[in-house]
Parts: sequence; structure tokens; C-alpha cells
Amino acid sequence: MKIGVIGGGAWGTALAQVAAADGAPVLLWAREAEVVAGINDARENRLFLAGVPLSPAVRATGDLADLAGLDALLVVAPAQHVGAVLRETPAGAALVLCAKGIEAGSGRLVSEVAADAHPGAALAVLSGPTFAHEVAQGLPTAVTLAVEDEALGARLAERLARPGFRPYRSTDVIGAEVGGAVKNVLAIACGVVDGAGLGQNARAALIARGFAEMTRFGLAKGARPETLAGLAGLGDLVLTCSSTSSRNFSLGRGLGEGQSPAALLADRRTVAEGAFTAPVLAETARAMSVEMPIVDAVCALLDGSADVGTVIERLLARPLRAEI
Ligand SMILES: NC(=O)C1=CN([C@@H]2O[C@H](COP(=O)(O)OP(=O)(O)OC[C@H]3O[C@@H](n4cnc5c(N)ncnc54)[C@H](O)[C@@H]3O)[C@@H](O)[C@H]2O)C=CC1
Ligand SMILES: O=C(CO)COP(=O)(O)O
Repeated sequence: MKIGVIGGGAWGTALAQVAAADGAPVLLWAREAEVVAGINDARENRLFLAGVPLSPAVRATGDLADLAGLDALLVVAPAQHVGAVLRETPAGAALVLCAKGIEAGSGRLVSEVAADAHPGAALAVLSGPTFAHEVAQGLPTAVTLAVEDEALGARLAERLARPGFRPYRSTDVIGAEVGGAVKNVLAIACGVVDGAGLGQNARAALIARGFAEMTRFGLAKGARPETLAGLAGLGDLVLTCSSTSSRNFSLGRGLGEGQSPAALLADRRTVAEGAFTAPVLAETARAMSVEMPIVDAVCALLDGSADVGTVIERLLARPLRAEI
């Protein structure tokens, strides 16, 4: 199975390294000419994954047309750019969607964006607790690989599996996507708790109640509860809600410390997907009558309509209710 990767950020580069670990050639498309040159000439992506020596089997290109004729493309552009990039990508390959987010404006999951850009393409979702720098170092990692076509799922899992990289197969594409998209917003909330010094009890409560929000939203979208309780949902939520290695958690921590959202988001080279997904997630949830108070609180902080003290007061003043 010939593999290509769309996106030369930290995660696209780490996944290319995984796919090339057995020496099979992997072609990676990167948007930045310096990333293409760095990978091809110095075997390093200094912009997004500095310090990781890349396999000589990973080759980079700045031309999406070069991806024609490959069997599977790992789509690792940020969620807001997947549509634009796929529209320029030659069709014909299975698409393995690795971005975590919901498209602003349309409210579409990445699989819906991909189906629109490449009608009839086989679609898979790869998601889970996966900090790129750990995967690139070969540290043990497990992911959900969700594909409706079970035979394709088995072939993809076989192709991507390594001793330290274990794909667990699923057929619940929507569940895998919802988990990854929602946990980014909740990771911002956990960062706020940390930055505002609200304590470990509050963080644990937020993870549990955030998971309840993820589950309500996921079930309304047609996800299966066991997917949300697995690697792509709860697993990734726990990872990103407890580490400053998460860009979303770090963004939230800045907000919790009282820094302005505009300053925190200005001039970012790396992506904090939750900041883009939060408003469209809140809007979609409202339209489906799904209550997501923590997501609403993150939106209020990001758009500057409330400060940390106010959103905490609002959350704590909600009516007492049954846990489930
Ligand atoms: N970094 C990580 O540990 C993980 C990231 N992800 C997901 O992977 C996706 C990509 O994230 P990273 O690789 O971390 O990115 P990154 O933050 O390392 O780099 C930013 C990426 O955005 C791209 N970009 C910026 N503007 C663009 C545009 N207009 N069109 C197309 N691409 C553009 C850049 O070329 C670069 O590849 C995100 O959805 C993220 O949530 C998923 C799992 C782990
Ligand atoms: O998705 C991730 C780990 O699974 C990366 O999280 P951040 O985007 O918050 O850094």
C-alpha cells in the first residue's frame, strides 16, 4: 500500500515517520517550501518537529499533484483547511483523516468535508491520544482507526502498525471524529482551570462533566458510546487535559491566567484546533438542543464576552441535577 501524507506540521511529519519505519517510501506534501527543503536535504522538519531525525524513506514535495497514484493519503492539514487542500489533491486514494475539528461556518465534520471534495472516496479516521513528538520518538502509542469498510480497515491497520504504534480498528467513523474534535475544546477548559489555580478536584470534575458533554453531543450525531469511551474520546481527553504539551491546554492556561485571547492567538505558527471548533461546536449543539455548558464557557472566554471569574460563577450556579 503506497502512502502519502497531506500536511507537514508536527503530526503529519510524525505519521510519515511511522509509515516509513519499515523503509517503505512515503511522500509528504508540505505547504512551506522550507519544510520541503528541510526534510529532503537535512532530514528534519525544523519548523514543526525540530530535533527528530527523519527516515530517508520520507520524501517531501510542495506540489499536491505529486500525490497522484498513491493508495492511501493521511490527511493531516488543520481541520479548517482540509476542504481547500483536498480540492487541489488528485482523487483516487483512500483518505485517512487525522485532523481533529469541525469546519467553521458549515458545521461539517472532516469526513463530510472530505466526502464533498472527493465523492466516493473510501474514508477512514485515525484519532487518539497521540502527542506527535512522542510518536516520532517511537514511544508506545495506541489509536482508533475507524473505517466502515472492514477489509480496508484491516489493510490500513496492518500497513501502519508498528511495535510502538497500535491501531485498534473500529467502524464508527463519526464517533472517532467527534471525540477528537470535542476534546480539544475541553482541553482549553482544563487549561483555564490550571491557569486560574482552581485545583485538581476542579480539573477532574471538568474532565468527567466534559466527557458527559462529549457523550451527549456524540450520541446526537450518531456516535457509539463505546467509541467515545475509547482512545479517540476519553483517552485523548485525559491526555490533553493533563499536559502543557497540548497546545489547546496551553491556550486555556493563558486564558486562565487572564491573558487576552487575541494576544494568545496572534502569530501562532502551530494550531490550537479547539479555538476554531469551539464556536461552531456550540452553535451545532444548540441547534440540536444538546446542552454543552463547558463548551459555551470556552466560547465566552475566547470571544471576550465574559472573564474567567464570570464563567466559573455561571458554571457553579447551574441548577443541581442528576449526574446521568
Ligand atoms: N501535533 C499533535 O500532536 C497532533 C495533532 N493532531 C491534529 O493534526 C492536525 C494538524 O496539526 P499539526 O500537525 O500539529 O500542525 P502544526 O501546529 O504542527 O502545524 C501547523 C500546520 O498547519 C498548516 N497550515 C497553516 N495554514 C494552512 C493553510 N492555509 N492551508 C493548509 N495548511 C495550513 C501548516 O502548513 C502546518 O502543517 C490538527 O487537526 C491537529 O489537531 C492530531 C494528533 C496529534
Ligand atoms: O491531539 C493531540 C494529542 O492527541 C494534540 O493536542 P493539542 O492539539 O492540544 O496539542
